[in-house]
Amino acid sequence: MADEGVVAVYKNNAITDSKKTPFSIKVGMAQMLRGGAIIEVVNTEQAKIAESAGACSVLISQQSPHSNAVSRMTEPSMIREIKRAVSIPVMAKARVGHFVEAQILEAIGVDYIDESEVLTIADDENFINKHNLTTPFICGCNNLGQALNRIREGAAMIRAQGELTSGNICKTVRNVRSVMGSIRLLNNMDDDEVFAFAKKINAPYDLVAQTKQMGRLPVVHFAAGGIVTPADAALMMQLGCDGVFVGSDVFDCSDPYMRVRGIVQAVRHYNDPIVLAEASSGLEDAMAALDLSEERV
Ligand SMILES: O=C(CO)[C@H](O)[C@H](O)COP(=O)(O)O
Repeated sequence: MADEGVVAVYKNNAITDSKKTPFSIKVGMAQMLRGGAIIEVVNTEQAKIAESAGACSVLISQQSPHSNAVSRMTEPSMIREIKRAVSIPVMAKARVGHFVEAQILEAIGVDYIDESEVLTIADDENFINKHNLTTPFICGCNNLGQALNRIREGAAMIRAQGELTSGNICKTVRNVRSVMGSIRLLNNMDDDEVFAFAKKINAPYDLVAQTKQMGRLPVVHFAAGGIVTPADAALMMQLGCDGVFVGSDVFDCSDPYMRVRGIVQAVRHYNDPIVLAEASSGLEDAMAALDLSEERV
């Protein structure tokens, strides 16, 4: 399943963390999640359901007591408890720029760290220098420039992030299309035009050139935000993503196992409308009432 091309490019490019895990290894670890659904969970019970329904990983999230409270890294004992309960990889979130939260998550032994703009931002100028840690990082983006800047800082996986907890995928589609559209533009460019394009999107030239050479982002590229049905998941895959993140609202229904299972099947068989019809059947529970006027930041 691993795309050897991606790892090989990194070996040749010598982008390594000299004292830590080589970047190529982190990129390879993220590759193992390709073609999968990562399910956000807030407790052990949800993590077990996600695992039994075929999720490739769980992303631990904290239920905030107030909607406008500062949201931080999940409390370590909850992370340890979930790690003991499941055998699939466990991800946890650190605040943007909060490298100490990342150090703590690494000490606990999480498999991947999500530097999450979904939490309250800790440093509004600097992202974590992810090369200083051994654990592979995931970062969000809205466009190609942001994606390549995060990769330069050491992100081994990119998540095109849309709107949160709304069940509305419009912003996610927009951001995925923005990344894919820029890559298509780049593919059609003359090599001489790449310098000006890199400047225009404010991204490192070498990574822009590498993206052109590979015809895709140089790391695994997932979609996140508002993905709640098998059809949503298959849409992201047909748009070119390598997998999806699904929020914990997926558990707000009478049969969360069936819903997660349907999404997992849809990610695996995204080009097969017969399987997609089967995966979508029997999920009659509407998700929690949606208020499109309320956008969580
Ligand atoms: O925090 C996340 C990724 O870092 C969420 O898992 C992801 O954005 C899912 O969002 P939603 O709740 O809209 O499905």
